[in-house]
Amino acid sequence: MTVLSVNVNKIAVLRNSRGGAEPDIVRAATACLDAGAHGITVHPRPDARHVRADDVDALAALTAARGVELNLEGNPFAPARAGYPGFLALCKRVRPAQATLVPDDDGQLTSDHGFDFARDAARLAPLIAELKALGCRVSVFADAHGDAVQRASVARAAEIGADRVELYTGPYAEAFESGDASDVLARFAHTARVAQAAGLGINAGHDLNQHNLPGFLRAVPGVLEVSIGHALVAEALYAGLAATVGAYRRIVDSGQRLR
Ligand SMILES: CC(=O)[C@@H](O)[C@H](O)COP(=O)(O)O
Ligand SMILES: NCC(=O)COP(=O)(O)O
Repeated sequence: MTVLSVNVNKIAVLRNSRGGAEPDIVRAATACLDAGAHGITVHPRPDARHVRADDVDALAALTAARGVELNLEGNPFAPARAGYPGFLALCKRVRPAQATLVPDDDGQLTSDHGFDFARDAARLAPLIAELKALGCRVSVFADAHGDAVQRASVARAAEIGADRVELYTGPYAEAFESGDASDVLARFAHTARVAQAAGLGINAGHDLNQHNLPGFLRAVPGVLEVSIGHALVAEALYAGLAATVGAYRRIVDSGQRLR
């Protein structure tokens, strides 16, 4: 079974653009869970442009109360700064059911690559051990679209103690948009098999949407979790705008009748 974890980063982006409390991230996450989402994902960045540390606390309380997974994503090597205690410190504070390690740099617009396991394995291993001692399942962000050597390197994630890999699906989404994703999908399916043979579970995420997700799940067997945020929030706007504009029309129309 594939579970759906909704990434609510973009709700926070909208809220932060005005500096107030709306849209309320806990209310939005609650609506996602009420609608059937299996869990909530957030990826706080050191510059606090998305969710902030206090949002992580609030969402940890919500997910604990609802008995669902909080998937906390972040770069474990990014230093702490004012307002951001660092990824490990946040994990110690809220003990997410799943910690997903992502190698995104500070200035990056969004996540755009997985770990280079040949280079990063030695420094990831003690962090993974620490997170597992906290009780977190540990997933590491991994590329799946490269050459055979790169695809085989995903097995290193098992050697350093990870439970799962999250396959970075951005390149698949891009290929899907260009009209022919078959080669890229074959690479993802191969990487997933290598990872599964090494004992790793498969998560997937980045730029998945209602159009490209069905083909991905058909081609890549045994995906345990997808985390989806950007497109899902955009689609929710399209789905909700008609009802909301209708509600406002009823208000302004009834106001006119009273005059
Ligand atoms: C690891 C990953 O792919 C997501 O966490 C993604 O980065 C979320 O999107 P934003 O960076 O736009 O919040
Ligand atoms: N791990 C991927 C994620 O949480 C959401 O990515 P996106 O759907 O916002 O691109």
